[in-house]
Amino acid sequence: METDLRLESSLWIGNKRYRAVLTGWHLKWTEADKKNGDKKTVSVPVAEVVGVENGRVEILPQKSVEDTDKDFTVFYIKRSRSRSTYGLLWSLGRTQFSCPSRVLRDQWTNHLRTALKTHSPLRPHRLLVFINPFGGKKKGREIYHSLVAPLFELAGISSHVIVTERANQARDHLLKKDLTGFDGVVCVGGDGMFSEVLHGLIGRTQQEAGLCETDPAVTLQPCPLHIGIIPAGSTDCVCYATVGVIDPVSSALHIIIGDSQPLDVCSVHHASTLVRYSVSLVGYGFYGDVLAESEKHRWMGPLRYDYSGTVVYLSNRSYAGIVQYLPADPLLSSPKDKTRCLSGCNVCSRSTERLFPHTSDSGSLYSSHFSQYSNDSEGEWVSVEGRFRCVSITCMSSSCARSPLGLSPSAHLADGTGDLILVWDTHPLSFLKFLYRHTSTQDQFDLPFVEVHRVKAVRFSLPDGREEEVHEGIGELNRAIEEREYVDTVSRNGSQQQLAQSVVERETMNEHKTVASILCGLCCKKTPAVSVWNCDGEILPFTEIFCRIHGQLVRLYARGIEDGAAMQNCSQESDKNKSRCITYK
Ligand SMILES: Nc1ncnc2c1ncn2[C@@H]1O[C@H](COP(=O)(O)OP(=O)(O)OP(=O)(O)O)[C@@H](O)[C@H]1O
Ligand SMILES: CCCCCCCCCCCCC/C=C/[C@@H](O)[C@H](CO)NC(C)=O
Ligand SMILES: [Ca+2]
Repeated sequence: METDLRLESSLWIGNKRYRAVLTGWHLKWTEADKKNGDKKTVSVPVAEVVGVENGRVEILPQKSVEDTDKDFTVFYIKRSRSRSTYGLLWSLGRTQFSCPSRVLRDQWTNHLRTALKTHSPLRPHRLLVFINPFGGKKKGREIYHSLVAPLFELAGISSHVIVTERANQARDHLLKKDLTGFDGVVCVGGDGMFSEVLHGLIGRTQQEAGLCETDPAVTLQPCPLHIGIIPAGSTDCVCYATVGVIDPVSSALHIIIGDSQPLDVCSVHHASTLVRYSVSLVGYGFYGDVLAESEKHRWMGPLRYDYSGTVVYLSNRSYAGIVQYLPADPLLSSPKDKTRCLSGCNVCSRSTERLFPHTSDSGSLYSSHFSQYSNDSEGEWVSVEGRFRCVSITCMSSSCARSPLGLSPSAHLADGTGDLILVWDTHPLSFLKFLYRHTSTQDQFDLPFVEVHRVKAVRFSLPDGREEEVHEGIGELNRAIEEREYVDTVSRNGSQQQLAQSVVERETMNEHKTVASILCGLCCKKTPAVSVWNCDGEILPFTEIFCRIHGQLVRLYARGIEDGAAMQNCSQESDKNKSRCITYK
C-alpha cells in the first residue's frame, strides 16, 4: 500500500534544507527556506531510482565511498537532449542527502529500498552478458567494464560475462546451455551480435515449445527472456531504433530499470528451410551489394559501409525480380501516415490487443501465443515484376546514425507488420536523390520510382526461375567469408606459421577467385545477374525467399524512442504551491 511506504522529513543537501517526501511512486524534495514562488522541487519516480547507498557515494568514472552514518546517496535516471539524435540521453543522477540522525538515515534507505522492490518487480537481478571484442571499433570490453559493470553493481545486478572467441558462439551457447536463473541476455556489440542473440533465443524458445522453425506457416512462441543491447558496433541500428541514442550508459540504465519493448521479427525462409530472422533490414540490390562489398573491407571498421556505398552506387546496377506481397490492414496504419513510433506508441499498443486477444495482461509474455493469422482473413496477395535498384523489407524504422529517421520513418516496432520498399530502376541521379533523402527529413517515398507498402508477408523470386544458377555462386561466396573468419580466428588463436599458411592457401586460392567471380560486377563494372540479400548485416545464401512478420516475438530492455520535444514540458507549475516542478517522467 502506498501509505505504508510514505516517509517525510527535513533533509540537507550541502548546507541547504529541503522537505523530502517519499510516496509509493515518487521521491520529491523541495527547498524549505525559500518563498513559495522561488521553491524548486525535484521529483523522481521510484521506478527510475537506480540505487540507494549509505554514505556519500560516487560511482562513475570510479567508485568512491565516504562512509558516514547520517548521509545517504540516491542514484536515479537523469535525462538530457542529445545533440545528434531524436532520442533522450539517460545518465546517472546523484544526490547526497544528510540527516539529523543515523536512525532517520536508516529509515530513509530502508523505505527507499522497499519501495524499489515493490514498484519495480520487472527489474533484472541476474544477466547473461556476451561481449564481442571485434565489433565496431573493437572497444566492447572497455565499454562494458568501465561504463556498464559499475551501474549493474550499483543496481544489485549480478552478471555472467562471456567474451566471445568466435562468431556464433553466443548463438550456440543460447541454443544449448542451461539458462536457468537468468532474467535476460545482454549483447555488447552491434547489430550482428544482437542477431546472434536473437537467433539463439528464438531457436531455444521454439525447441522448448516443440515447434518447428522450418515451417514457414508456424506460429512462433514469444521469447520469455528480454534482450539488452549495449551499443559497440558499426551501425547499431537496432539500438538506435529502440532507444533513440547510441550510448552505453543510456542502454545500461534502460536494462537496470527493467524497461520492456516488444519487437516484431521477420522470418526468412527458402523453400522449407529457415534461413534467418531479421528485425531491421532484409535488403536486395543496393543494400545487399553494399554489404557484400563491405565484407572485403572489414579492416576499415564502420567506414567500410561509406566506402562500399560509394563503390556500389557508382556501379549503377539494377536487378530483375518478381515481388509478391500480402498487404496489412490499411485502416490500422500506413507507411506514409507520418506517424512516428515513439515511447508509448498507440499504434503498437493497440496492436498488442489484436496480436494477443486472449490474454488478461495484453503484454504478458507467458500467454499462449495466439496465431496472428487465424483470426483475420489472410487477404489478397499482390504481385509486381520488373527491374529494381533495391527491394527492402523492414520491421521497424531502421533508423541509425547514417539515417536518423530510417529506411521507413513511420514503421512501428511492435505492430505485427513490416514495410516493403520497392525502388524501381531509375536514372542514377534520381536514385542518388532517393538515397540522400535518408540523411534528411525529406520524404524518400515521395518519388515516382519508389513504392512503399505495409505488409504481413513478402515473397521474392527471379524471373524464369534462375535460382539454381546463382545458388552455387552465393554458397561459394559464403564459404569464402566463413574462411575469412577462419583466417581471423587463426590469426588470433593459431601460430604465426599456421597463419602464414592459411593466408597463402585461402587468400590466393579461394577468396580472390570466389569473391571476385561472384561479385565481378562490383570490381569490373559488369552487372551481375543477381544481387544478394542483406539480412541485418548478414549475407543470405539464397535469392528466392519468403518473408513473414511475427508480431512482438521478442522483448528488449528499452521503451522506444522518447520524444525529446516532450522534455521541454517536464518543468511545469505544480498545482499546490506554484513552485517550479521538475518532473522526470
Ligand atoms: N569473437 C568473435 N570473433 C569474430 N567474430 C565475432 C566474434 N563475436 C561475434 N562475432 C561476429 O562479428 C560480427 C560483427 O559483430 P557486430 O555486429 O557486433 O559488429 P559490427 O558488424 O561492427 O556492427 P554492426 O552489425 O552494427 O554494423 C557478428 O556478426 C558476430 O557474429
Ligand atoms: C549521398 C548520400 C547517400 C547516403 C545513403 C544513406 C542511406 C543509409 C541507409 C542506412 C540503412 C541502414 C539499415 C540498417 C541495416 C542494418 O541491419 C545492417 C546491420 O547493421 N547494416 C547495414 C549497413 O547493412
Ligand atoms: Ca513492425
